[in-house]
Amino acid sequence: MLAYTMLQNFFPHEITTPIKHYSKKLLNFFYPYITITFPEYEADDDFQRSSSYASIKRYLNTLSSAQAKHLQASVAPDTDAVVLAMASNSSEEVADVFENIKLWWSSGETQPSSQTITFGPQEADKRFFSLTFHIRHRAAVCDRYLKHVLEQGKEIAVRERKRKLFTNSRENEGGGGSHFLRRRLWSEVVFDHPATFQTLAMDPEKKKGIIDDLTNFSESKDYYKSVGKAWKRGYLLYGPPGTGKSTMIAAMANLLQYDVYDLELTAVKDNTELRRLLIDTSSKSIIVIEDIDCSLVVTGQREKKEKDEKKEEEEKDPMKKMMMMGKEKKESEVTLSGLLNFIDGLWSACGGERIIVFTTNYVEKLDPALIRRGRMDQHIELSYCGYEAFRVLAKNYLDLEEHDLFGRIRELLGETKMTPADVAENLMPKVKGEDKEGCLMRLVEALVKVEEEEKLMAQKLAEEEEEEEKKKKENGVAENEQASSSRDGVVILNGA
Ligand SMILES: Nc1ncnc2c1ncn2[C@@H]1O[C@H](COP(=O)(O)OP(=O)(O)OP(=O)(O)O)[C@@H](O)[C@H]1O
Repeated sequence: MLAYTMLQNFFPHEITTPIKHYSKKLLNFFYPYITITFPEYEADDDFQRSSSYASIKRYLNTLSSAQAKHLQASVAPDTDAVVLAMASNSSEEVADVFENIKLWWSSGETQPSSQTITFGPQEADKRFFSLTFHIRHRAAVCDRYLKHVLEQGKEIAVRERKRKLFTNSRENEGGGGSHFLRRRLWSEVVFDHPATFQTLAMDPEKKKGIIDDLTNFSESKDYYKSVGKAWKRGYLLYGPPGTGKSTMIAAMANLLQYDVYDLELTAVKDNTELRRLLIDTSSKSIIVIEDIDCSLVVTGQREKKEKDEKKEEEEKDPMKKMMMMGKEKKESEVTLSGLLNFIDGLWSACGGERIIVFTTNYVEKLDPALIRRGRMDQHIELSYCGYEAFRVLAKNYLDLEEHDLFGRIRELLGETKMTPADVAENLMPKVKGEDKEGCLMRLVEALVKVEEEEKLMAQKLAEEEEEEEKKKKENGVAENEQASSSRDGVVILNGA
């Protein structure tokens, strides 16, 4: 230090510069390492936690729990998991290897200064991570390693967080009174649905196709970018009630680790609010509109016309008009074009990595524009329980893979229409300890009953058709007779 001060004060610049240069080289020769520091708070904002610090912390947790001797334990927010991290004042190092480059991480705390008055977090709270590596790896570390650490840290955050289920509703409109507060558009709860593709009962080939499609989507960020397409995908799930549409959405969310936004379209005031709701969703999410056929004017012009006619009729009657006035105000003004914009307008591209799912029991009611390919990329039909789907349910509910009754059940399932929900209900033990055969027998009996009902129904339909046919014939004969009698009449008249 003395030599350095003397050098600065007593020697001219022409001499000090080369001396400094060579002494630096000498220092590098004995200590050829670089250290980068990552503080917990942004350099220019004492209140703003640095997102890179958080990502590094997550990335280092695995290394620290395997290597460090001094660890700090905490419970991650939103989860019950205990997280072990490197103790910040232990001056311990954990090593990492990347592309055969060895690097060392350590953590530290800035010591508080007794003379400084701080308004942000106390200096003692100012923690940091330090990364040390050989000078010759500078480019590799700065260009690739740091990017790798930050990306991995973010991925761990997504994997570890508790996923949320968001819902919108009209009640959110109040926003807690003050108009200065930003109105909350979505209410949230922790999403904890146990459904997975493994427990979803459907044809295995079809299931594999859907899983591949979803996985491929979630890994195709670069592909979507290269073809200039927004990173989103639409799925239309259709089929009778109880065939597993909602269950499949939960399985999708669990597979991809996405949040779910359950959009109640009838509670959305207008297209502007719909757009705001969309902007307020995060990436890595599934936006669901269930029973879309019941939601809107998405059923095409036919229903709109019917509605207009009804409205006209009601307006003629003053009593009905008064009753409708209060009701009308609450009716959603979202239009089909607003919804189309929601799916593939400019705003829909913001954020990226989103899946939009529509479910319906009546696919034929939907406006073709809404479900054309490109908007709803995959149309998935969920149907009545087949034998393969039954095997999944038998495994789920009874832990059975084979049984003598399976043959009979296969036969009956081929002849009847029973939803997976009904099959599951029959398979579920009704009293604790009920034997598996008893549950299978209950299903057989239920299937036989459905088969009989279906036969009766078919018979009734056939009889009705026969009756109709008979009536038509009788009417035809009567009309013919009438026509011929009127022709006779003409002949007579002509004759006259
Ligand atoms: N394919 C399936 N695989 C596993 N379980 C199913 C399946 N289908 C239905 N279930 C069971 O039946 C219940 C109802 O199913 P779900 O709500 O998914 O049907 P849905 O098609 O969405 O019905 P809706 O059209 O009435 O909303 C679920 O809780 C689930 O346990």
